[in-house]
Amino acid sequence: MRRFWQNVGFAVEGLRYATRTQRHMRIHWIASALAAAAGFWLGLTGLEWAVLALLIAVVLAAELLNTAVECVVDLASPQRHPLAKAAKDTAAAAVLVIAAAAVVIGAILFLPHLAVKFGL
Ligand SMILES: Nc1ncnc2c1ncn2[C@@H]1O[C@H](COP(=O)(O)OP(=O)(O)OP(=O)(O)O)[C@@H](O)[C@H]1O
Repeated sequence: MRRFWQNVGFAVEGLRYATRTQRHMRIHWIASALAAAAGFWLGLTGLEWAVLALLIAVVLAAELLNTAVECVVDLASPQRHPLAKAAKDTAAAAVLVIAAAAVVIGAILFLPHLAVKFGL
């Protein structure tokens, strides 16, 4: 059990490292907080909250993995190399794909509630 909590501690250190060093990670946190606030304001259903929570977790996890790839690439290839570029750019593309999907799914979740709220 001590080992479990030790590993949770290491994971929290990773979360803090990514939040401290990655501007995009901080943007994802702010966007997640705004989406959650909008969810409370609009009164999302249980299933909609489940979808929103999953979206937030997937976007944050993708940015964490992107940060891990950047760290490993910088460690393994301090000099410029086409494969280092490919690794960083591909990892960044993964975040972009997931963030774009999150925006589309977020719109599907929120737009009907906004329409009701504003009587459209
Ligand atoms: N070792 C490298 N070899 C070749 N190209 C690189 C290398 N490191 C970075 N690049 C290229 O430069 C871009 C910017 O890299 P940089 O390290 O400045 O930022 P990042 O690590 O991608 O992300 P951020 O600055 O947001 O933390 C990368 O996406 C990649 O295209």
